[in-house]
Amino acid sequence: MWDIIITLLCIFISIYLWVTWNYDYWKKRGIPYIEPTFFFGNIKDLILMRKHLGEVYADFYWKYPDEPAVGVFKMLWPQLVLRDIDLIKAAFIKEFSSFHDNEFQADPGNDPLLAYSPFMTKGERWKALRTFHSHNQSSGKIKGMFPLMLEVCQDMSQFLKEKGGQPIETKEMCGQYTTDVVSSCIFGLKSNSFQDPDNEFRKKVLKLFERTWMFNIIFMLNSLFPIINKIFRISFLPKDVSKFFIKVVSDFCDYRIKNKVRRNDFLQQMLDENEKSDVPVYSHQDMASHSMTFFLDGYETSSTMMAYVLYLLSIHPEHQERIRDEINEEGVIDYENVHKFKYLEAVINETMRLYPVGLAITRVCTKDITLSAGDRKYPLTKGVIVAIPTFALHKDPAIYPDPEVFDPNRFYEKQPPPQFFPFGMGPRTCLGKLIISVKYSKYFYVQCC
Ligand code: HEM
Repeated sequence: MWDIIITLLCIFISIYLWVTWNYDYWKKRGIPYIEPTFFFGNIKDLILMRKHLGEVYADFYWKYPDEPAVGVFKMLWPQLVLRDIDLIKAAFIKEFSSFHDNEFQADPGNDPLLAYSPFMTKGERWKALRTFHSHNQSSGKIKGMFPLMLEVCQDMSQFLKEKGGQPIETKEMCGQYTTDVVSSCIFGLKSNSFQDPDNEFRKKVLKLFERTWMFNIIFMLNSLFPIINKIFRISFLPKDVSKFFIKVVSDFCDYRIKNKVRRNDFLQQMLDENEKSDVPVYSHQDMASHSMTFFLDGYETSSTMMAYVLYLLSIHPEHQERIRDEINEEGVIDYENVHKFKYLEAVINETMRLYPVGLAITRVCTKDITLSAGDRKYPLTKGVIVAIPTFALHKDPAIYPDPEVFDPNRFYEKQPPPQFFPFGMGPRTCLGKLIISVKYSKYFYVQCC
């Protein structure tokens, strides 16, 4: 009996010591921090789903309003939440070589599609993927795809006309629009989601983004203990969905090669590269994985942002009227004059301020470094995470007066304040930033207004 009690006691003490051994990390360095609770650290409300990520980081942000940064614990691991803009610039831009990785990663064996997303890769592999996508999303290449986007806009206009005055689930509509644009511009597939919302392709896209309890657990495990996902071969994306997309792209490649069909899309760019070389540069799986980056990183982000714009315009129709006036003044929007629609741009920026898709943005410290802000020094060791609390910064009244008010004039013909991070910050900023998201979404809004 005593043996069992002593063994259990030893196990509990070992677990306790393992969980708490690092809880003095910030104290030892003299950095203001928030006292962690056992096991949860400072993210209990997040784990128990009592608050969303943005709210949790807002709590951290307001704990020490006069400090440039605050130390917290994401369960057992120390994390520095940056408040001061110079400190943010130092970590995310100036000292990028010490903070070049994101927290998340996908194992190519378990998640062949996800492992090619720049967002999920680290080090040299990230650099190569980033260069590949930047090259393939040059302004000229996107311009070539613009007519394909317009075709989808016409389908959507038709859909809206047919709906007449009936209520529309806007998140679903934005998802249909994004599905059709991406499938047309990337794979050359007309997925026709407006006329046939239950088609197989659309169903698989929806499955790709299903947020189940299991997904949340896997996501959390991945950021906290990536080794567990690797050992137990746990994948983020359902295996049948990955297989489906790899097969779709493979079939398209075979069809185009066999029938000598060409199209002005992303897939064609890779097929052309293969043709130039004796040994194919990209396998079918590579092509499927590269193409999926547009869905994985661009689908939920763009369609959510679009849905919020429509929501805000519906409850503030005066701004919709102003966009209409601007359209009447500037005429038809096209690729060349898209930048002239300043009020529309201000509405989009104000929406992304109020509802940023990335509620907080993080980087992992990849080599020991000391950051400083005024007299404060922040000695950080490899593995510590730094975070921009985007949601909190976007609602700080010292930066954005009356932060809860929807006021596009904050951005109308003005440069945004430096604390505006809808697309992240530094060399890892969003790849779809200007060329895709804003430009095609602008056309979309014009159709709706
Ligand atoms: C309104 C739409 C979008 C928003 C608000 C958005 C937002 C973001 C944010 C906040 C990040 C993290 C940046 C950072 O860590 O500093 C990101 C990364 C990324 N986004 Fe977007 N995004 C949007 C659309 C797109 C689209 C359409 C694509 C398609 C190509 C895309 C591709 C990416 C990629 C590849 C990354 C990872 C970049 C890297 O780690 O190097 N995004 N996005």
